[in-house]
Amino acid sequence: MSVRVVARIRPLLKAEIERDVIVDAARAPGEAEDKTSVVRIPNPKNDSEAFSFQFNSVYGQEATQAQLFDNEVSPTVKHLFKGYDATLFAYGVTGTGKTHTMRGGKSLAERGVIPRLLSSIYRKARKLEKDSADATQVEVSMSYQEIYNDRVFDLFEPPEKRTPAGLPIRDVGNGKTQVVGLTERPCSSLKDFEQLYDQANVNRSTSATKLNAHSSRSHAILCVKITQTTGDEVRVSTASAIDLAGPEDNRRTDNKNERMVESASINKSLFVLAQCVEAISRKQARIPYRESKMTRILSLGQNNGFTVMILNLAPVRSYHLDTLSSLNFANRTKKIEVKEVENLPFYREAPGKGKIDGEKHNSLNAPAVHRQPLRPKLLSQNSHLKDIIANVPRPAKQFAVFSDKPRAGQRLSHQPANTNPTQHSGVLLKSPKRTSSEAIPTLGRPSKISRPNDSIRSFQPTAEPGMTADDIEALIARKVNEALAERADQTAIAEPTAAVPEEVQRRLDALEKRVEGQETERAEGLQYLLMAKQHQLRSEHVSALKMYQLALPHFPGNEKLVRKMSALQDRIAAKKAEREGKRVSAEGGVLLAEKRGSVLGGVELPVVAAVVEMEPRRRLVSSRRKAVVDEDEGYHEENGPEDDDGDFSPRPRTKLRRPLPKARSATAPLLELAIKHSPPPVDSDTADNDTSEDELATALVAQTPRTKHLLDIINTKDVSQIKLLKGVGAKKAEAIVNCLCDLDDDGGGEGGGGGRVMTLGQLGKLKGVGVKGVENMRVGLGRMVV
Ligand SMILES: Nc1ncnc2c1ncn2[C@@H]1O[C@H](COP(=O)(O)OP(=O)(O)OP(=O)(O)O)[C@@H](O)[C@H]1O
Repeated sequence: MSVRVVARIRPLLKAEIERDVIVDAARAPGEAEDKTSVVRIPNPKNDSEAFSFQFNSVYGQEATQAQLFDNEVSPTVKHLFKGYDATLFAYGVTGTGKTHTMRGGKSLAERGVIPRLLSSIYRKARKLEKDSADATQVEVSMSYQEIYNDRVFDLFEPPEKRTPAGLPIRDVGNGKTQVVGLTERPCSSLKDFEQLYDQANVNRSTSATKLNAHSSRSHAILCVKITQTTGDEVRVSTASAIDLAGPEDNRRTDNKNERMVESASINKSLFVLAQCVEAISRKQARIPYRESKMTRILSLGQNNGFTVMILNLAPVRSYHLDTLSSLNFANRTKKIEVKEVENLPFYREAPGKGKIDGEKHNSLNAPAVHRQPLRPKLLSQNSHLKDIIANVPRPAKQFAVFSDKPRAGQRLSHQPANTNPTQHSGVLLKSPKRTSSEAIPTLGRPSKISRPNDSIRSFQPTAEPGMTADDIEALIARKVNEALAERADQTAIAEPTAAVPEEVQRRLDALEKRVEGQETERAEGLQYLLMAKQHQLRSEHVSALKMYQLALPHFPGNEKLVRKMSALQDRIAAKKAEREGKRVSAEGGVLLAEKRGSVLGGVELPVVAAVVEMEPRRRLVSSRRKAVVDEDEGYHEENGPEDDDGDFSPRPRTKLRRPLPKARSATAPLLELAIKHSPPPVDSDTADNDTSEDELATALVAQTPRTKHLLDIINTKDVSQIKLLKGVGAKKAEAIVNCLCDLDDDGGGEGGGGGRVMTLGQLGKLKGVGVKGVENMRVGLGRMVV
């Protein structure tokens, strides 16, 4: 089944006027009176000619949220409960109504597709439970993520708690991906859902642009998992609803700075999406879905079940070219074939089988089993057709050109004669006389619609004399692609590249895969490490340990990592023992030391096992104490860059490299994180009261000689010493001392009686210092002291 594409033209906004309306919904010849499936838009170069694009349905300005949902989305609910997945996504230029369509307003009438879908799901679930006298139970859970500046964030996490690098994406085979660490929340009622959804939407990145006061700056992906359990049989299906950020023409948005960066990222990912769709519809071997996180996560090329794309359009002239480009994109999308594959139920008790299937269904990020790559309709319909294709002339674009004065009776001469009477989807506009059976939408590009010859003006006024309709269409497609490419700040690919010999392409793909594989492996591992580090800085030791565990497979045999985990484990155990000890001693005076052994035995056994596997226990024990001291060094301290590249690299390095004095070292991002997450500088006298014991311990043990030396110099508050540090100078030194004195003066928890910095993070937080400053000072000291 092909992707179902429906277009929706939004009503005029306050600032827009009727006179500027250029896009409207029209009926295809022979279409029922209450249905429209054609978008009409004038030729930008000649208003008296119109392009017509046909989709599965087209909704005009007056269409309500309820109509759109009832006709287009509601039918998918029953498929969901039969075990199929459903994917709905909104595509359109910024300000055309994607968020309005997907999320909608607060009032009942204004509610968008997503809340309506959930409402239907709950209703159906209750009915199913009731009809089965509770023999079937339905559970609903959801995850919600946004892709912002090509980084993935969990929308259930408030922005201040997010890891700046975002969540890592892991390939789980067959082109599918999983977002690691994405939370999945159960929501047992519509009320639960609304609460979670509203809260999460507050966390979504939106900003005002010239074209939209509440412009979404990210792609938002909501996954709703439905689990039906009847006895031992469990059936899982997933509905994904995606509100894409809209492509932006920054000449029109007036975007500056941050908005420009966002915009570039939005445009780039949409450009990749368009290239993927183009590649799929052109049956190209290489689909560049790995070039953006959005296309990776959408598993473009791997979708199954039902896919509905809602194409949002603005009706007015100011969007003219953008609208044409969206229409072209949608035109290609509708030719993509999606396999309807049912998610088979699995059985809880069947050993092995249940587990495997359960795992497959486990993640919302990789919900589907048996996913089949999207492919052009042609190849998936019938392999015999391959033979036919060779004889089919180059297919035409799937839109038509109408003039104001159509005359009936004649048809395009280039319309392919080869027809397939069984295929109707994507049937093109036809003249009233033509029957649907004459269309051949499955043979490569769909045929041009049949229409009166006189009505086609072949764009003569704007095109080279003698150009055929085919040439003109190619020209338009090229122009639109060029505009897109320009906007995405890319130089490439407005035209398909020249055919590469198959063998060369195969080798290129293999090479690309190899490089990507290595890069992804390593980047993923490093991301886990970063997250571990951040958790550690926040004293979230259990989470830090989990992240190290996830990192371990990426750096097999890395002793330092193992030591870190071991140290962390000790710390967790000690903390637990301490808590238990306190509690027990309060109850009956049992000694902490006696208790500790048993606690240690019970904590995080898997990690101990992993550690033991990797190095002899004896060495491990003897190294643990040292490991506690080493714990934070890897990223901030002495061997920071080497640690990043060497210790945790899949390829062990023998030589340690010193950071280049001028270049930004590899520790910079880590310092950035450290500074971002470090507590404010504290008064040493009151530190015990103000920071947790763990935090303090971390701050203290994290000091290598170089860091200690640096902090000692800073804490002297002696301008003459501080100014000698690299990149400081007298003025900055004075500012630093002033900051420290301010801490003194603040008194209480914030300072008083000796404001000091105890970590590099705190130093970086001092006014005017920053990541770069700390880095400079460190590097300078590295050369002086070590
Ligand atoms: N069908 C509609 N009925 C009424 N108002 C609409 C409709 N569609 C869009 N709007 C209004 O148009 C404006 C822009 O819509 P919206 O924010 O949904 O656009 P968008 O495509 O999501 O933009 P962006 O990509 O910038 O987030 C909003 O004020 C919205 O209320």
